[in-house]
Amino acid sequence: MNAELYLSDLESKPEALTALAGRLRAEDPFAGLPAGIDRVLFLGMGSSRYGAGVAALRLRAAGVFAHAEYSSAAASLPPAEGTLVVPISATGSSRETLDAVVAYAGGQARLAAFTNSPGSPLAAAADLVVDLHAGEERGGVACRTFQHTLALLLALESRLTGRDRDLPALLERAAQASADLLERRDEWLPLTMELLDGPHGVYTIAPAERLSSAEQSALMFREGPRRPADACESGDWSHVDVYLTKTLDYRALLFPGSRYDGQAMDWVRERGSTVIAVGGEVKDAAAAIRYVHDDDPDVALLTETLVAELVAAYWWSAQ
Ligand SMILES: O=P(O)(O)OC[C@H]1O[C@](O)(CO)[C@@H](O)[C@@H]1O
Repeated sequence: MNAELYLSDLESKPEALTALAGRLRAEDPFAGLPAGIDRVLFLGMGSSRYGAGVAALRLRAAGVFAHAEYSSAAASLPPAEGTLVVPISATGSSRETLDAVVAYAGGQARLAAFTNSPGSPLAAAADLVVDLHAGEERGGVACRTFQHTLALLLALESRLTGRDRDLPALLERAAQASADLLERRDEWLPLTMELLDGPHGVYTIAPAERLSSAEQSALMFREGPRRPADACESGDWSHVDVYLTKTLDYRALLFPGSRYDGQAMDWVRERGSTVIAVGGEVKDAAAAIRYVHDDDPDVALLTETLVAELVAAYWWSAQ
């Protein structure tokens, strides 16, 4: 893994996402999907599972049975007709995900693999391969593949729910939002790095609908600069992370949008913790990082991890 190459992977996010938008205008990655799907099982590890958790929640809210499982679970839904199994693996070679698909390959369920490596063993085991088209991540850290996984999960959602939306236009707005954060980083990054640089690690908080943002952000702080970091859901925060604020110098990135943000911020105020809001103004936050189109929750879902990814990249390269 390499910090400088990771930073250049981040810098190419807008270009790669714009190119994906163009592809989705020209071709339907799910053209080969069979009809009659009535339940969806996502499988993945690390960042490849984070996006799946959000995708499954969104599908359930639209009335489609969907679940995201750790590939490493000993067993999950039994194979059955009408089940679409979606293993997600950027490399297409994570041992746990390859093992998990064995229970489904060649059976009644259909397998649609999301991967950035169409020549991988995972792709070979699938009925349908959905190429992430994220390009090579030369830094060795999943970042563009995370963003493209979310984009293609939104495409799958449109396909399964029949929701008529202009997904390429959404991806273009997310590319603009990413470019805006990158271009204006001198305005927000130094203060953010300073405020998050505490003795007890970094915490990340997001609503259930965007929990992947908190999870991926915490992973980036661990994987690059190897700092202690953990993610928490915004409502759950008052039942979980609140216990850290009394004894630790608690410093967090908050991705706002939960109806329980205010409840958490009451504790933050009382305990003198440090919270930085990303993509919106939050009362008593130490700072707010804004970017174009940040009022659209789907743009936020696709974009907001870039804040943590850039902090992680600069901390890492300073080591
Ligand atoms: O998507 P893959 O290739 O299965 O990798 C799963 C996870 O493992 C990692 O490669 C780290 O080991 C992460 O980047 C990723 O989140």
